[in-house]
Amino acid sequence: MNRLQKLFQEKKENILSIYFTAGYPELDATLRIAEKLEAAGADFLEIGFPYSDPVADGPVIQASSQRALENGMTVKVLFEQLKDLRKRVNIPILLMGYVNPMIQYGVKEFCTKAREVGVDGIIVPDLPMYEYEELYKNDFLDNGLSNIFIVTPQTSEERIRKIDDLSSGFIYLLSSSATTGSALDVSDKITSYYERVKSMNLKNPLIIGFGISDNQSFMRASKYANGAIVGSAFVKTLKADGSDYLSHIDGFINNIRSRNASSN
Ligand SMILES: O=P(O)(O)OC[C@@H](O)[C@@H](O)c1c[nH]c2ccccc12
Repeated sequence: MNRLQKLFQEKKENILSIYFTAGYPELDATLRIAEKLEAAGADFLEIGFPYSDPVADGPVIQASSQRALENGMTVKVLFEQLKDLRKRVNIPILLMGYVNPMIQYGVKEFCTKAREVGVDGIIVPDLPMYEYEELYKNDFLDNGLSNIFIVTPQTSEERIRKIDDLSSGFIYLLSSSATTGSALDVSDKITSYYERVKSMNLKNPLIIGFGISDNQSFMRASKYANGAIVGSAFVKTLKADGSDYLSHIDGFINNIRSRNASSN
């Protein structure tokens, strides 16, 4: 069992995951941000490896990706940084990115390396399900990695069942079909989509993402799922503008959890 599966066994609600882009705002920020997030109370992390054409991402994450590339971040550099990961961070870690850089690195090598450094799962939004099944499934499974699939309001029930069969971590429920960082959709249509998926009694836990930015949206998502992922709102707080970007992390997490800093 990997750390992610263990987390979901132990914790069933209000699970908070934070996404950030590796190499942003500074090349060597990755582990420092991860440590801070763990200390502040994040339950698991999603670390993005940058790519020049991040089609599912909105302006904030796109800009962070661009900057990370300019800073010199690559898959190779990231794995080098993650060598010390498990000396410093205990919570589950997912890598998130597009299939192209993975193929360039070699998917098998990517998965082997991910396990070596202590990664628990991977999210690849543009990897088609049949390609995963036909080509890469064993690379993931042999290395104990959870492949995280994404469900949108348009995904059919049949496909959701198939995804549930193939998943061994959680299912990522997108709160909309837009890009990352858009405003949270709170329409009845979205609510009934969450309820529809919830009532399917899937074996995998559900985590909602896209547009979660504060305590209100986090609590709302947590009503329909086991927890939520926050990306753009967090990335926005990280700026290498002379101020210490690490110092904003506690406050950000406390705000999402709606605790005051002293009750940490
Ligand atoms: O940025 P938002 O709206 O908080 O959404 C989460 C998101 O950032 C993270 O999970 C993510 C970043 N890039 C993605 C691409 C596809 C799916 C998910 C993601």
